[in-house]
Amino acid sequence: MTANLNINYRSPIPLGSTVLIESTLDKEEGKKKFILCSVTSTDGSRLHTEATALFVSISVSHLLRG
Ligand SMILES: CCCCCCCCCC(=O)SCCNC(=O)CCNC(=O)[C@H](O)C(C)(C)COP(=O)(O)OP(=O)(O)OC[C@H]1O[C@@H](n2cnc3c(N)ncnc32)[C@H](O)[C@@H]1OP(=O)(O)O
Repeated sequence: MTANLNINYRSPIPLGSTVLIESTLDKEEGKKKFILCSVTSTDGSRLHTEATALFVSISVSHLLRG
């Protein structure tokens, strides 16, 4: 489950562009997974977006609680 999501928009992405999205697991602490993500031009020369996210593992009962 997404607990936190931060997105920095560094340069616009023209409509119709093909982009490269890279996502990596930065670190894991128990139920918490810290993720890094970037969106660049396909040759990697232009950074469009950087993001960090924290995902927390949950049980099905957490979802059912609402
Ligand atoms: C370009 C890419 C675009 C991608 C778009 C993606 C869109 C995604 C849209 C969604 O994901 S929709 C889902 C949105 N998320 C929710 O609705 C989650 C609502 N929140 C919850 O359900 C709970 O708060 C959550 C499951 C996240 C945590 O509750 P828990 O009761 O399971 O955990 P708890 O509160 O005990 O926290 C567990 C650990 O996480 C930590 N934690 C929880 N929320 C945190 C937070 N926000 N920031 C930092 N740490 C956080 C907390 O401090 C703790 O750390 P420690 O274990 O070290 O003590």
